[in-house]
Amino acid sequence: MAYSKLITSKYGKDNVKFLKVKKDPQNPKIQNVIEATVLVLLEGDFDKSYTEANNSSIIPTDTVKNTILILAKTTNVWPIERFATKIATHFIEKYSHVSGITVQINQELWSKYNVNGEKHDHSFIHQGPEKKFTELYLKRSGDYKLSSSIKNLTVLKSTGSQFHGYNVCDFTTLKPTTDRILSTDVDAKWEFDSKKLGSISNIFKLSDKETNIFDLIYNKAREITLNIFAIENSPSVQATMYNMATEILKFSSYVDNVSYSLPNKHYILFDLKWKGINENDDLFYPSPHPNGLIKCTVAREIKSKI
Ligand SMILES: O=c1[nH]c(=O)c2[nH]c(=O)[nH]c2[nH]1
Repeated sequence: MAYSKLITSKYGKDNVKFLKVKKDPQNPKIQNVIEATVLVLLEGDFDKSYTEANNSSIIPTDTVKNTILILAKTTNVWPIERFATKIATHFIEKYSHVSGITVQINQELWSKYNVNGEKHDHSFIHQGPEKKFTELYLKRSGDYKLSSSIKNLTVLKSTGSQFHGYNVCDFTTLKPTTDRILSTDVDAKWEFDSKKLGSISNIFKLSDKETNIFDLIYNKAREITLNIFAIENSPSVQATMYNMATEILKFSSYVDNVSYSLPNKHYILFDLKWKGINENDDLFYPSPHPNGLIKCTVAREIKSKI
């Protein structure tokens, strides 16, 4: 009897990068770009490659990389949600021993900038660490999970945030505050309702106009996040993220649930009382560690029809 057994396995290629240019057919100088980093992981009948050193079922990760690039060249990569469905269906249809696939696409944010008051046709500014992200998990049965995310959107407000009324015990040193700095790197993810979106092959067949739903939800989720962050007098990170998620759910019935993961990046007051200077709490230091980390997933309350 063997001493060990394989419990789970996945393999594929990570960090497959490309930049694709889209030219306006009427005026080829008017262009758009997608720069993306793709990950593909395959599951299926690959056990003997781990347990018997038998490579016959392995689709080399080099082939996985070539496939991503060939599909990027030969199909529409806008928007990344639809491109993810194209990659996933390709592997499921071509290789009968693939039973499930994970596709992740990280999109760099290149936005056109104004020159003489007008958006330039083909010059872009990189938006820094912020990324648009999508993840698809597709099974051979056709069941899937598709989500999109805002990642690494760093925000800070210098007032309009409070934190008090929390549990106090013999280990508590934190002082309650009605005015603090609030800063975070937003990671917001919304999972689509697959019953509303329909089958995966249906998503790939959606027209450019129909796939607008993905951009609409992304833009609105970003706007809601930024607006609530700015406008609300935040009682806590927990309450603020819940309000953001609720507004995204209200905006689109295509969204099944929303998750936020927010570090609370602390800025700590320099206490200069020792120097006799204690007016105007206005000088802080960014504390590199530790940080709070607050996560939640929010869905619609299911209304009982009874
Ligand atoms: O918004 C906050 N939530 C917390 O759970 C917490 N804990 C803490 O020390 N500061 C904060 N702030």
